[in-house]
Amino acid sequence: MIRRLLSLTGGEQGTQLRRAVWCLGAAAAVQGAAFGVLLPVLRALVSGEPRRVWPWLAVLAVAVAAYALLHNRGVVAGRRAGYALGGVLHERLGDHVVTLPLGWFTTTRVGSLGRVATQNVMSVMGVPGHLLDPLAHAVVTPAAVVAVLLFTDWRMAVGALVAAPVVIAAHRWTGKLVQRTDQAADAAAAEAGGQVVEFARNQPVLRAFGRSAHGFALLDDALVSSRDAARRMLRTALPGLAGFVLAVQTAFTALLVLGATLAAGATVDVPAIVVALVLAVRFTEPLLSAAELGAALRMASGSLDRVEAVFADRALPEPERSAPTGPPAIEFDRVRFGYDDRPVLDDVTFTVAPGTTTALVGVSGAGKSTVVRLVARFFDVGAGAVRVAGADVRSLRTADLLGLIAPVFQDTYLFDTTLEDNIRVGRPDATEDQVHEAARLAGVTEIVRRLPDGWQTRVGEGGTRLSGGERQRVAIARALLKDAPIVLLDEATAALDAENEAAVTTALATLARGRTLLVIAHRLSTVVNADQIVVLDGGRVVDTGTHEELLARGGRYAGFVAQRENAQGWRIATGQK
Ligand SMILES: Nc1ncnc2c1ncn2[C@@H]1O[C@H](COP(=O)(O)OP(=O)(O)OP(=O)(O)O)[C@@H](O)[C@H]1O
Repeated sequence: MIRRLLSLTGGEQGTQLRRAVWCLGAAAAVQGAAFGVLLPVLRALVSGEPRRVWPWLAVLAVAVAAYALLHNRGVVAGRRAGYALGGVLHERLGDHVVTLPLGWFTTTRVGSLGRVATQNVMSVMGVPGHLLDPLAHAVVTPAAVVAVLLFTDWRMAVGALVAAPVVIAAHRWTGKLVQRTDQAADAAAAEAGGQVVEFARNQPVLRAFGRSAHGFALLDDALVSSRDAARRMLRTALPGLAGFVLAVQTAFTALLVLGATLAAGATVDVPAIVVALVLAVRFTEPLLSAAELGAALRMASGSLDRVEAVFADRALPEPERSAPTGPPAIEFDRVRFGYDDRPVLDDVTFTVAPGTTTALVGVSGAGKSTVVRLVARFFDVGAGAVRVAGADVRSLRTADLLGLIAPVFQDTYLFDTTLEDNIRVGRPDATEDQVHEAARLAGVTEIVRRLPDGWQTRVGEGGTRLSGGERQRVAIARALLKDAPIVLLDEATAALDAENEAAVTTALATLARGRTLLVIAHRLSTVVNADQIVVLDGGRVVDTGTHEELLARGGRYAGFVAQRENAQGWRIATGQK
């Protein structure tokens, strides 16, 4: 475990960790040795010459002082190493996560990353911070005691040595029993925790459909599984824990009996037997805490596994230098792609000419979002190639590729800061005038006028103070400010009121001017006005052309248009979509 921690840290933190290990190990050994000095102290006291006790008391005092010093330094170094480890792990997680492809960031992964960065890192920090000290006492002190017993009475030392394998075997057995059920209990508890969060997050939906806590089957099931797993763990672990305590106590009793027998036979003097018995207590006491420490260590080791699993996820390979790029076209060349080996796109080929707009249409699940994600290299294709500005996306460095692209996705995330700062995300070094101009073109200025503190109004976590249409206008302003030659757009499916609809249409028209647009289109006006429409079905391109061409050919596109017209007809009649 320490070796694994050392491999994750380096330099200063590694030195602190090593110092903690050495100091606490030495402190525990000195403590064991200090008990050995008890023998000459006792012998001097019963010898009738109490003056002989002083030198030994001086030795004892030195040992106690050395213990206090080493222990203190070890504990401080351990705490420091713990905090430093937390800092290093957070920093490394941050550095690593930014290299991961965008496709890595699914809701599940982001959720578990949250657990890794908090619970798991805390648990790993606890190893040098809190576990090392009792661990050193549980392992080194009994070993030192046996060494001292060798000098006070070798027969008791042999007795303790014979007991050691029994105790170790019992410890291993308990560990295995607990480990088997521990992981299942951990996973069930994590699942239950996730479901509680899900349950809280989805209260509006659940309440709208009249579902109480008891009606939310997923949460019920997760809680029942968690409780069952915890019970199973207790049932399996209890005999092991009881067996371990029994083994330690038996070893202790055997040592007591051995000591008493030796004393009764007068083969050892009274001070030696008193010291031996004190040592027997010191031998067994820390061992008893070993079971608990074992469980804590296993938990920390599981946490470390999860931290290492994040580090094991690799960034997509990048070239040293980006290939040269040309005009901002997008090309899909016989692209095949699947998530987890499940084919999603098959033989997808189309080209978006520079400065033109291509609308992707198709039923839900046809693969439209996947196509857009492949342009931004969320994932690498299974076969074929995606080219942006004439270069295979795999031959461009991530920063260069993303520099060419401005995304306007549906789930636009707004930070809980001012509107101005949120737009500035598009180009951090933009002047105030540039930000305001982008905002004007995207129709954000109207929103600003309504807000209580104007530009300085905070938009709430995730932009909760803005409507869906308003959030999309902010996203368009960001894209305008970034001024990238290619825009990837996932049009809002959410209902837009008349004001938002008009504002978004105008903003999109501005955005499209002079740029290459690939848009997942939901609004009929966007589709009709596109230079090219690509119809996807079941992960294949089934038709390509302009609105008139496709309509003339009939087929799936005609069905799509009829369906949209119906939807919009209903919208016009009722005043909402
Ligand atoms: N991250 C993912 N992991 C696994 N499967 C995925 C993932 N994202 C999408 N899929 C699957 O890939 C297929 C295509 O999904 P995609 O989101 O590209 O379709 P879409 O046409 O954009 O659908 P919608 O209009 O509903 O967003 C679907 O079957 C979907 O379940």
